[in-house]
Amino acid sequence: MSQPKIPTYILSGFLGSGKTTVLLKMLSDFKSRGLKPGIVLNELGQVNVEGHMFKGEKMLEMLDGCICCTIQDDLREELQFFLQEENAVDVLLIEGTGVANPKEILEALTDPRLRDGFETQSIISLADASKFLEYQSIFSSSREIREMLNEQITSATLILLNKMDLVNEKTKDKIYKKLRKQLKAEVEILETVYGEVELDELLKKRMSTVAVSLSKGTGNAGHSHHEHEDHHHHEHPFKAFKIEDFPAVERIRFEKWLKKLPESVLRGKGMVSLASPSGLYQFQFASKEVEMERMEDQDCRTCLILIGYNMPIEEIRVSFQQEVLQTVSI
Ligand SMILES: Nc1nc2c(ncn2[C@@H]2O[C@H](COP(=O)(O)OP(=O)(O)OP(=O)(O)O)[C@@H](O)[C@H]2O)c(=O)[nH]1
Repeated sequence: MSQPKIPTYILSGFLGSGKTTVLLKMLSDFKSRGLKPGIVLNELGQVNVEGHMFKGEKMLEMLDGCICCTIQDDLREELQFFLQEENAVDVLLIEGTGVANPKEILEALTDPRLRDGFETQSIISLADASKFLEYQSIFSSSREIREMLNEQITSATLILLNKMDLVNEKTKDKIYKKLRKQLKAEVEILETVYGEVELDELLKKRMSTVAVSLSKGTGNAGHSHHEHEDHHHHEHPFKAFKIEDFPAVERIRFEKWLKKLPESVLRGKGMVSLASPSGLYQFQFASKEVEMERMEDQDCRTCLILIGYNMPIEEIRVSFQQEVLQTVSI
């Protein structure tokens, strides 16, 4: 008898919108229901600074995963892992990078070799309410980015409008107007703070309602092989760069530096050693906010990853040396 298909959910959304926050919450909700989840994480940059959050999970990491065809091929290979009996899971969550087009992931899942193993239930897209309007205007001149942002929204079967704690009613109204123009009427929008939402809402099978729009015109999730080839030929405009193995920093100085980074820096994350209170902390920088959490494992290397669009990398590196480390060279 053939195995039942693994219900699969794709978590999409731009850099820092809250995908990992939702993923972690879903994992803990699954566990309290006695379900065994599997996860696939894509990261930009060669280190996954968040790996320690998923200790003990059946997890596949795809680092430096900048979307497109390479990630699709890798994903196809990696997904075979969950089809082996010893790695069986009850449900699978796939988190794309913040610059991934969820259709690319969907397409990998419809590969004939995987179609019998996985059944995509929903594409859940996070939108950062505090940055939604700003991003639309910052990126208005780049067709490629505009299209990617648009795809993240229009291919969703459910939108989580997250970070609602950071916006007022007026902004909210403007976002709704834009979203409603982009979305099909049946696509639900749920407002969230720290991705708080009933698990049952997330688990609803919503895929069939948008199946038509996803396969529009091409019969393969809206993406032709010709388009794939194109992707290989030009570099993606988003870049990640990292600084590693730096000494302890002053928390206030470091936070101040992060907050005044150029607008082209869209996201930061990593591990820093603080001078006081001393110890190794994980930090997140998104929507101009900084969060720090002391790490259980105090034995990691320090690492700072910045992700952005046309970032003045050298200028940033020098300002890190001068303003945070207060040295001349790292
Ligand atoms: N104020 C506020 N912060 C939030 C909310 N949701 C998430 N965050 C914070 O935003 C930051 C980014 O959240 P993540 O869940 O890591 O976002 P992501 O989409 O996985 O980010 P990428 O790794 O860039 O793809 C973290 O510091 C979160 O704690 C929210 O509703 N309100």
